[in-house]
Amino acid sequence: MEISIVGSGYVGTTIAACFAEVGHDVVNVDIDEEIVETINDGRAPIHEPGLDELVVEHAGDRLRATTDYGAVRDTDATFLALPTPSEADGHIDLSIMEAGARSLGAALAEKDDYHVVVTKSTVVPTTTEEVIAPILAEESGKVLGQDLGIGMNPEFLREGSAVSDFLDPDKIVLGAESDRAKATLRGVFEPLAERAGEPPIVETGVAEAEMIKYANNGFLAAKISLANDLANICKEYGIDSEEVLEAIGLDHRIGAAFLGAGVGWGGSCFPKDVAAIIAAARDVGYEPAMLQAAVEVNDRQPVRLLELLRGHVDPDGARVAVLGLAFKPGTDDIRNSRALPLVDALVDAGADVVGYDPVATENFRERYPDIDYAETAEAALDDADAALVVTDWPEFADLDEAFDAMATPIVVDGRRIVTRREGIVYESLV
Ligand SMILES: NC(=O)c1ccc[n+]([C@@H]2O[C@H](COP(=O)([O-])OP(=O)(O)OC[C@H]3O[C@@H](n4cnc5c(N)ncnc54)[C@H](O)[C@@H]3O)[C@@H](O)[C@H]2O)c1
Ligand SMILES: O=c1ccn([C@@H]2O[C@H](COP(=O)(O)OP(=O)(O)O[C@H]3O[C@H](CO)[C@@H](O)[C@H](O)[C@H]3O)[C@@H](O)[C@H]2O)c(=O)[nH]1
Repeated sequence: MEISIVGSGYVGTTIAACFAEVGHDVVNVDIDEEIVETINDGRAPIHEPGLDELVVEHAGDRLRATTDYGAVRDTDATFLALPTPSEADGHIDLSIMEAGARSLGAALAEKDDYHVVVTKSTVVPTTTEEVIAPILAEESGKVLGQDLGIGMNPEFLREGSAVSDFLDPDKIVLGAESDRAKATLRGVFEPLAERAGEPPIVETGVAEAEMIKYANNGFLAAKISLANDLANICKEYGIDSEEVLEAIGLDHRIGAAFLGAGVGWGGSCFPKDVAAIIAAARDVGYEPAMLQAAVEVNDRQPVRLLELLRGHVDPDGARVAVLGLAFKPGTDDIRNSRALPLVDALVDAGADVVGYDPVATENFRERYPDIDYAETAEAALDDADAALVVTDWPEFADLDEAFDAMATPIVVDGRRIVTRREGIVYESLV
C-alpha cells in the first residue's frame, strides 16, 4: 500500500522505516528540512538501534521524505505522528496536531478518491473525532464517512527499542469510525502482523483506541509508583525491597515487568500522558485518585534521594557526581529525566555538580551549561564528596575501584545498581 506519515520524529521515522520494511511504499512529511534531507540521504534523524539500517536499505526506494504535504495525495492513508505536549497545567496541547490537520486537510482538498487519516499520536479521548476530523473535513471539503475515513492507532513502542517493539508488538489496536476505514487499517497492518506471528489485533472504536493508550501508560506508570511506595516501606523497615518485589512479580497476576523501584519514571511520555489524562478526567467530572497518587509518589522519589544524601553530606560546597543524565538507559533523551529535578535541587543547595552520562551529556549541557561534565564515570567520581546514581546504565554496575578516588566514598544509589562493598558508604534509595 501507499502510506504517508506526517511527523518524522521518534515515532514517525520508526514506523515509516518499519512499514517500508514490511513492503509498503512510504513517504514521511515533516516541516523540518534537515530531517527530510537526513532521511533522503539514507540516515535516521534520531538515535534508535536498528533504525539506521532500515533507513539505509529503504531510502530512495520504498521510503522517502518531503516537506510537501501534497505527497499525501498519492497515498491511501496518512498517519499523524505529531507531538502532543503538555500545557503548563497538564492539559494536552493540541496546537501542533491542529496545524498538521489543517495542512493535511488542505492537501486532501485536491484528492478526489477516498482517503483515511489515522491518529498515531497520543491524544485524549474524543480528540480525533471532535477536533481532528472537523478540521480535516473543513479544509478538504470531504465528507466524513464518504470520501474521508478516520482511524486511531495508538503506539506502544519504547525509546531505545523502538524498531523491535514496533515490528514485534504485544498487540495492535485499530480504532476506526467505519468498516471501510477499518479495512484500510487492516490492510496496512496485515504484512506486519504476519511477520510478527499474528499478535492480537484489537479492533475497536476511535475513542476507545485513544483511551487504551492512556490506560496502558497510566497503568505502567502507576505500577512503578506502587513498586516505589512498597519499596519505601521496605526501606523504613530495613527490608530488602528487591527480594520483595521479585517475589511478588512471580505471581502471574502481577508480573515482573515494571516493578523496578528507584528514583521514578521520566521520559517524553509517562509524565505528560499521565498529566493529560488526569486533566481530561477532571474536565469530565472525575477525580482520578490512583493516577494522582502515582504522580505524587513519583515526585517524592528524587526528594527522598536528596534527603538520604543530606544524611551523609551537606551539599553546600560539596562536589557531587551525578551518574546518569538520560531518562533511562539506552537513550540520549533527557526529557523529564529524574536528573533534572535532582540537579536543580543540588545547584540550589550550593553543590558543585559534575554530571556524567554515556550518551546524554550534550543534550544535558544545552540545558545546564554551567555545571561540570566528565568524560567517564571514573572522572566524575574523582575527588567527589558524594555520588548520586540516577540512571541504571549497566556500566555503573561495574564501577569498583573508581569509588576509591572519591574525596569521601559516599554513594547514594537511586537505581540500586552499584554493588555495595567494604570501603564505600553506600545508601540505596529503595
Ligand atoms: N517517543 C515515543 O517513544 C512515543 C511512543 C508512543 C507514542 N508517542 C506519541 O507519538 C507522538 C509523536 O511523538 P514523537 O516522540 O515522535 O515526537 P517528536 O517530537 O520526536 O517528532 C515530531 C515531529 O513532528 C514534526 N512536526 C512538527 N510540526 C509539524 C507539522 N505541522 N507538520 C509536519 N511535521 C511537523 C517535527 O519536526 C518532528 O520531526 C506524541 O503524541 C507522543 O506522545 C511517542
Ligand atoms: O521498572 C521500571 C521501568 C521503567 N522505569 C522508568 O520509567 C520510565 C519510562 O521507561 P520506559 O517505559 O522503558 O520508556 P518509554 O520510552 O518512555 O516508553 C513508555 O512510553 C512510551 C510512549 O508513550 C510508550 O509507547 C511505551 O509503551 C512506554 O513503556 C523511565 O524513566 C524508566 O527509568 C522505572 O523506574 N522502573
